[in-house]
Amino acid sequence: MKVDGIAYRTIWLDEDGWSVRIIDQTKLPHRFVVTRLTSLAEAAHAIRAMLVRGAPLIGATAAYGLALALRADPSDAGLETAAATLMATRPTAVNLRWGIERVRARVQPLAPAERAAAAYDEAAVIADEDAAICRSIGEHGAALIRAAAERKGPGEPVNILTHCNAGWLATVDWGTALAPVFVAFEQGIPLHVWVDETRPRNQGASLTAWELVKHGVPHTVIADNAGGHLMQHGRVDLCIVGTDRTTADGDVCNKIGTYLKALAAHDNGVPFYVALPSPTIDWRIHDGVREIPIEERDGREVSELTGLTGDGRIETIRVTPDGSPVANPAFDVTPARYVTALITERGVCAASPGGLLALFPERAAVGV
Ligand SMILES: CSC[C@@H](O)[C@@H](O)C(=O)COP(=O)(O)O
Repeated sequence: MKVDGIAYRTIWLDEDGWSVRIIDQTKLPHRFVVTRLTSLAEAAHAIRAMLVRGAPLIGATAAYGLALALRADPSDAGLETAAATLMATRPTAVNLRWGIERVRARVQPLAPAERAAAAYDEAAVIADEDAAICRSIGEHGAALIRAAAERKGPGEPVNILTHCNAGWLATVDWGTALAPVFVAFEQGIPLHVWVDETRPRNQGASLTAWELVKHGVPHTVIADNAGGHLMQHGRVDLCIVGTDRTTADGDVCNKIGTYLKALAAHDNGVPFYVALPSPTIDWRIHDGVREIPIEERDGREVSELTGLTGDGRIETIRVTPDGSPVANPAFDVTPARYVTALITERGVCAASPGGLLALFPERAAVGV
């Protein structure tokens, strides 16, 4: 997608042919900083400290991280250490494991001298595939927005609520939940996005809002707690969110607070869609609440806030009293029963084993 007229992806190979460029998302929306990853340690840090974040981008960064690692040590031991290091960065998004396993499967049979080149190649394929998958999610999701527009008066915008950042910054390009918004906007469908601020890290207020500003998409940032009220008053036509891990039964795990939005949507008869690339499906598990590991992050993300001061400095301040303990679970699970449908690269399906298998029949052959 474009930033001030220049097309960017969130991750790409540097002109030197080996180091990896990323947009440092911890600096947005106030500074647009492109940084360089040159080692396994830097790639692992970028994922853990959330310079890159969002399930699909975590997977692509892990793939490039393995390539950087194999450039330094292509031995079997080097491969295993690198895979374990990357795997330990963040526990919830299943794309991390998927990206690592995909590169590992490609390079393991090769002689050590051939591994790094093959890993770079596989990482590039993963990145290209993700961009294509997300564009396709955009097409399928835009059809749902168009259908909602047809139910409204002429020129009346479709009001879409989203949570966290599931835009192009969370993927290699286009996004998951925001891809339908970008495609529908491109198609001239009148729309407006309610952007949940998404405490504690404010991915909505800082990243989603930034993307929408850059693309001229009408939107309004709201406090996380406002969504239910807006739904009760008919001011939300549909919700679209992303997911970090989707079970074979259609439960979805996404940024903390997603579940409460799904409950409010259910109570108010507002369709609640979840957009996902198929690598986000964990076909091995069924019950999201019991089986998905939820990342617990540093409490300072809750007790502190970072932002721009009036005189242009970026500062962090504390909002809790000294001595208050804080808890920071980073994700929650929305059971499939609250999900109206899943939007995938192959089309829209019910959030159920049958719905998913109808779109991904090859999974039935391997027993899911
Ligand atoms: C591609 S979108 C799906 C999710 O990755 C997104 O909604 C999300 O929860 C990201 O969480 P984050 O903690 O910012 O990595």
